[in-house]
Order: sequence, then structure tokens, then C-alpha cells
Amino acid sequence: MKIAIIGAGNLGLSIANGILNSNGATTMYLTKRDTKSILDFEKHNKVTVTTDNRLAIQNSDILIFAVQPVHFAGILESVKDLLNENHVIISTITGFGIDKIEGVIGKDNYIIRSMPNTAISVGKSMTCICSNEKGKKRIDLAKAIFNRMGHSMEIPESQMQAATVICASGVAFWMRLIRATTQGAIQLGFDAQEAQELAMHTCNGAASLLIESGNHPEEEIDRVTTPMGCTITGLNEMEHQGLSSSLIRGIVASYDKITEFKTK
Ligand SMILES: NC(=O)C1=CN([C@@H]2O[C@H](COP(=O)(O)OP(=O)(O)OC[C@H]3O[C@@H](n4cnc5c(N)ncnc54)[C@H](OP(=O)(O)O)[C@@H]3O)[C@@H](O)[C@H]2O)C=CC1
Ligand SMILES: O=C(O)[C@@H]1CCC=N1
Repeated sequence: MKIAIIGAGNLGLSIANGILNSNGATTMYLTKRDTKSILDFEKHNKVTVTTDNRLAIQNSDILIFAVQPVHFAGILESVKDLLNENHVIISTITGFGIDKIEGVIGKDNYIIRSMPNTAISVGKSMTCICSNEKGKKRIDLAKAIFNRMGHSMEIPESQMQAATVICASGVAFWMRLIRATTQGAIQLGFDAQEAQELAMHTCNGAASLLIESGNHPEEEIDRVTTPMGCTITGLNEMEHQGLSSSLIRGIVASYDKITEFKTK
């Protein structure tokens, strides 16, 4: 596969690393306006780093756009004359609907809208995808690309905003929970490094239990909570302090923020 990543910033480079680690490209172009910080990627012989989006698109089939929303329409406008039947356009741009993409380049392109997260760099992204009418013919290809770097789910476009919060912002939410657990562990006597090791592997184990068993979280909680024991005591205190409620409220606030910048 010949892949171009237009906008090699935080997410674009995470995708680039995921693709390189999974050996998922025959050639890869990485673009940004100031390429100094990413020239190192050229040590991979498949990778070309350039400021020239048109060159990248002319030499690639899979075009992954990972620029800030404010730059996207202008970039599409500047390359739309190059787009053809060989191209699959994959947007990762938050709050930028398929109708807006089609408004710039027309309906006659394979357009996939995707919402990966930065864990794509280590092959563990939860990525949601949807497509325009024409793109339905390439949705399996898009799934195959993202499944190499984690897990993908096809969803209706109307759920893309919610997927952004749960999956993309979700990485930051889980990081904060791991960090808070780490701070608790330090207070209980572990040194900082040990504390983080305990927190992140316990988090990984808890998620793996659900993924591998298909169980409901409460079923797994019931296995841990000894009557009158320390787990239920801690859990109930966390709930008295609003743990579930604050997570749900944060998720909804994050969702409302996307609505706000979509309407601007
Ligand atoms: N970060 C995340 O976890 C996630 C982000 N997203 C979405 O992905 C997109 C990118 O986010 P993020 O990576 O955080 O943003 P960054 O600002 O880190 O990356 C955007 C990149 O685009 C480059 N860029 C700007 N203009 C051009 C241009 N004309 N041609 C080529 N490249 C250009 C910038 O580099 P330079 O200034 O040098 O050109 C920059 O490296 C956003 O739309 C965001 O909503 C979606 C899911 C998760
Ligand atoms: O915070 C943001 O707005 C972007 C979208 C999801 C992750 N980063």
C-alpha cells in the first residue's frame, strides 16, 4: 500500500509509527509545513518527508488527512484536481462531516471518516469509521488498515462525535485515571516508578478481562469485592465522592464542546 499522511503532527505521527511497526505500507509520504522535527523518519527507507502535499498525493493511494480542522478545507481545495479512482481518502478530522468534504471535492471519491486515537502508534487504537456512499466499497479496506493497528468499528456518521470523546479523548481520560491511581499508590508507600507500573498493568489486566471474557464490568467487580472487605469500602467511598458521575459529566461536557466548534 502506498500511503500519504497529510499533517504529520501528534496523531499523524502516531499513525505513521503504527503503520511502520505493523509493516503496513510499501511507501509512505509524511507532510507538514515545517518538516525539521520529523526528518528522522527518513531513516526508514520507505518514508519520504516533504512539505509538498501534491507530490505526496500523486505518489500514494491511501490518503490519510490529520491536520487541524481549520486547515482541512484549504488543503483539500489545493489538491482536489489530483484526486482519482485510485485514491481512498481517510479523514481523521474532528467535527468535519462527510458533507463538508464532499462540498469541496465532490461525491465521486472514496471518502472514509475515521476516529483513531494515539494508541495507534503501539497497535492498540480503538478506531471508529464511516464512509460516504461511494466509500462503502472501500470500508473493508479501511477496516483492514485500522485492524492491523488495533480494533475498528463501523458506526453511523451521526455517532462520530460521540466516538471522538469516548475513543480519542478517552486516551487522555484513562491516562488521568492511571495517574491518580499512581498518586494513591505513592501515598501508600510505593516509589513513583513502581506505583505507575502497578497502576498501568492493573488497568491493562482489567480491560483484558472484559475483552477476553465478554463479561459485564459489575460481574468482574463482584468477584473482587469481599463482603465487608477493603474493595467495596474503597469503591463505595469513590462513588460517594462522585466517581461515576464526574466521568459521565466530563464525557458529556467534552461532547458538547465539539458541538460548539462545529457550529462556529
Ligand atoms: N491528537 C489526537 O489524539 C487526535 C486528533 N484527531 C484529529 O486529528 C487532527 C490532527 O490532530 P493533532 O495531530 O492533534 O494536531 P497537530 O497540530 O499535532 O497536527 C497537525 C499537523 O498538520 C500540519 N499541517 C498544518 N498545515 C499543513 C499543510 N498545509 N500541509 C500539511 N501539513 C500541515 C502541522 O504541521 P506544520 O504546522 O508544520 O504544517 C501539524 O503537524 C485534528 O483534526 C484532530 O481533531 C483525531 C483523533 C485523535
Ligand atoms: O481534543 C481534541 O479536540 C482532539 C479531538 C480528539 C482528540 N483531540
